[in-house]
Amino acid sequence: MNYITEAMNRAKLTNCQSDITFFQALEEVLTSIKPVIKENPKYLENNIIERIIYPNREIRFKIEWLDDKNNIQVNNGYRVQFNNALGPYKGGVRFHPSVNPDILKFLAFEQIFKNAITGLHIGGAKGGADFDPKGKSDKEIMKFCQAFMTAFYNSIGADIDILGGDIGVGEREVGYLFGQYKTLTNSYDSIITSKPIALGGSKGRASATGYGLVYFTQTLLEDMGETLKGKICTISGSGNVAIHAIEKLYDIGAIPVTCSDSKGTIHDPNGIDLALLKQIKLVNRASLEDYAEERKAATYVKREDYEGGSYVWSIPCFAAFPCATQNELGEESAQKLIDNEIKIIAEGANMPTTPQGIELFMKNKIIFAPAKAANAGGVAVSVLEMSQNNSLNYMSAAEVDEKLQGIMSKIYKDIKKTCDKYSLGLDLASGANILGFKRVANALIAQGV
Ligand SMILES: NC(=O)C1=CN([C@@H]2O[C@H](COP(=O)(O)OP(=O)(O)OC[C@H]3O[C@@H](n4cnc5c(N)ncnc54)[C@H](O)[C@@H]3O)[C@@H](O)[C@H]2O)C=CC1
Ligand SMILES: O=C(O)CCC(=O)C(=O)O
Repeated sequence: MNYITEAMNRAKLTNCQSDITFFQALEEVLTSIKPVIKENPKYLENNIIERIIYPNREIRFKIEWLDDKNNIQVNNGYRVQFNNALGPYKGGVRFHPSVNPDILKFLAFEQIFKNAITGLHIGGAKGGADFDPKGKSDKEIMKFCQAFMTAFYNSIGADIDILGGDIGVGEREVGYLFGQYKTLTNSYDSIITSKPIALGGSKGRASATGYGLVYFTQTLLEDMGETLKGKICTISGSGNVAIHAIEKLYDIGAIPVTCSDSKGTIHDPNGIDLALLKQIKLVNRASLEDYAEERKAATYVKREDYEGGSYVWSIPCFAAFPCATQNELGEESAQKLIDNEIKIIAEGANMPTTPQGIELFMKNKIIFAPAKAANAGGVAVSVLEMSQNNSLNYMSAAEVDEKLQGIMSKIYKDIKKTCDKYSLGLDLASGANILGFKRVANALIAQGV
């Protein structure tokens, strides 16, 4: 079947040749949907592949803002509104110096299928800026967020495109972004989620991605007669997703022993001190080096002092949760995890495992829970936030948590059913891609051309 090669070649001609990360995401999805295409000629007749691989709109804008010394700073801002067949565009905003059109196109593309897998009516988008929040004062963060929104607010709306959080964008930034939208439009429309509770945010949104990741993993393991209880778990990252995954792992009796940031890794063999981690990352906004100074039992390994991937993946464990960033777990790290007899990988970050890493896990029959399913709890609770904002009917934390558990369990069941239908065994990544693809493709056919 050469439609994949043809579609990839056309995409490469039309998109930018340097869209390496986007093509990686594209190839993974197109390869895994082969059985559906074979079974349903309507998808090729309706030219679904081509209609799905080009973003509807890519917006690029300039952000000018004043730093604390009154110097004028300039950053690039982007929003990729990729596909809105299933509902209004929905996806996070990332502030990180590595942000560029390729990274956002990959994230927006993944978001289409992730959002479809939740069964909720939302399309896929992602945005961000090449702004580095590190070392910026609170006032500078506020000014940058205000300038970002000012440059771009007329492209979004509560029924058009709803923003959310991602790397470098948490409650603080979302609050400033929302505040500026309100000032500019005189409306309280739900144009962004992950808002502080004081501004109509949902209880349980901050913890939803990390908690959802653990719920999904537990459901999957229980189906196989296994459990995370009492098991050593390794986690990368130390942001929103990582911290809440660690919190929920403790709740269910697992032992999370690592975390990391862009400078290095902590291994705390008796279990991560969560209160200390929260203090360092959420309050002080400091480096993990401070953790090692406080906890003498922990080992700290600087990134530059470790060769061969991240030190996190050299620690023996039952389950590994990559929760930092894309392509953080490559072939070498995957081999180390396999040599240490890992049982399951569950992706908290978006596309953290490289294609070579995934291939090794598959070959060695390691259970692999793909990001599109495993981290979908965040965006699902964002939809609960939108629904609470629109109905003015707010849920308790317990109600949100119950709904989140139900959503994660349904996602697993739907993927498992898809795997069974297409004889995919435990290839949950392909099952997830097929499930998401079919929902989007059917909506595209239903809406006409
Ligand atoms: N916040 C959310 O609700 C969701 C986030 N995600 C994904 O989860 C991942 C983490 O996002 P958040 O926790 O929200 O962001 P965050 O900004 O709260 O934390 C990011 C963490 O990753 C670390 N990090 C960044 N680059 C790194 C690198 N090159 N090496 C090692 N560590 C690095 C940072 O030090 C930080 O600890 C991202 O891939 C994001 O796209 C996925 C679904 C929802
Ligand atoms: O809640 C949102 O819209 C952001 C979620 C997100 O960006 C993601 O799922 O990667």
